[in-house]
Amino acid sequence: MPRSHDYTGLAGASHDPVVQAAVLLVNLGTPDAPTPSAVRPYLAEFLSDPRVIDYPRWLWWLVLHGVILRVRPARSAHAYQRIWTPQGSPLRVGSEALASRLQETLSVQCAGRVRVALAMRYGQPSVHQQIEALQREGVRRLLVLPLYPQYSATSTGSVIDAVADALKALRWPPELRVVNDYHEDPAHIEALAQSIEQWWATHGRGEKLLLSFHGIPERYVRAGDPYLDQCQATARALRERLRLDDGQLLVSFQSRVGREPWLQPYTDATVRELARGGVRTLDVACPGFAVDCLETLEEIAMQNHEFFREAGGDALRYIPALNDSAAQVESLAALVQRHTAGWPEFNGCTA
Ligand SMILES: C=CC1=C(C)c2cc3[nH]c(cc4nc(cc5[nH]c(cc1n2)c(C)c5CCC(=O)O)C(CCC(=O)O)=C4C)c(C)c3C=C
Ligand SMILES: [Fe+2]
Ligand SMILES: [Fe+2]
Repeated sequence: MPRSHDYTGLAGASHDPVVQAAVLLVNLGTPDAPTPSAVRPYLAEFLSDPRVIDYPRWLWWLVLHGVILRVRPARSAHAYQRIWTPQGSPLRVGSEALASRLQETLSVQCAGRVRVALAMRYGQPSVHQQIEALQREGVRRLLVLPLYPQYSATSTGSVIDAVADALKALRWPPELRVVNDYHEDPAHIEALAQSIEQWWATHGRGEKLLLSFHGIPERYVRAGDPYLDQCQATARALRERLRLDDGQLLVSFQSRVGREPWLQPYTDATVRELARGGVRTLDVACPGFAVDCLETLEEIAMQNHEFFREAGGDALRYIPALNDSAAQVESLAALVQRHTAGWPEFNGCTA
């Protein structure tokens, strides 16, 4: 009989491997080089995802291929060139560093029984490749941890799609858990608060603190995406922990693409308004980004710094993401341990 499906399995391999658990960190992904020809396939994959842009496929295909992919790759490549490092894209370098430090920490805490791997939602290594690689190593329990503290269908939801697609191809999928969000996790809030306080201890305190989150279309929130609520909850928790009022700690949304309204207030309008209103030093943190990337290093620390100065401000000071700091590694390790409760590989792990 011809077979209608070809599932990936471990034919011939022992079905009694050293049972292992794995944590798969997933970040957005980034181009392989800061050039239009490398940015184009990255944007094509990203912007073809219906979770990100939900217009009717035929209409969007015409706009994407007819207009956007002719114009945007050159513009984005120019932005990537401003932040590219000798090791590559900051998002990739930072995510790899975080994964390897989390591996070190969990290896110590769990006596070497847990694997940490990193996948990119768009580009390489893909979620599919990494899940197959883990399965070849004998991993039978998988915790997926998208590096997005706040859930959005456009980010976390899309990672869940990719995981589901990858598992569908397997003959014997592993046991699965997924972290939906960690926007109010106390250790995460404490790590953010301490990094802001430490930054202030070194550089002094600006007149106001702005928290800038990546935006999404307003329409998605009206349709039930909890992202706005979760951003506001993160901001509220930080405001309380840092003992600030809502005149001292403000929230805005950045990185708008296209013409429809996105979540407001917009970050660029907000920094200009603050400068025009007499604020001279403004501190900006981006708690929605686990690792620094184009959107923080170029859009905030460079572009919005320029907007702030053009409108009369002196300095917009970007407070770096948690990246591979000990505080972020420890808080994610604790999160992993909570979400794997009952899995034998995690029995007896230390804190
Ligand atoms: C067009 C729609 C977009 C939605 C919706 C969106 C949501 C969203 N994005 C992030 C995190 C990141 N986005 C990054 C870059 C980026 N985002 C969009 C578009 C949307 N994002 C584009 C087109 C780009 C590429 C750069 C550009 O051309 O402007 C990045 C940085 C990637 C890097 O390589 O450094 C991150 C991270 C979240 C969390 C989110 C929803 C909440
Ligand atoms: Fe984005
Ligand atoms: Fe941007």
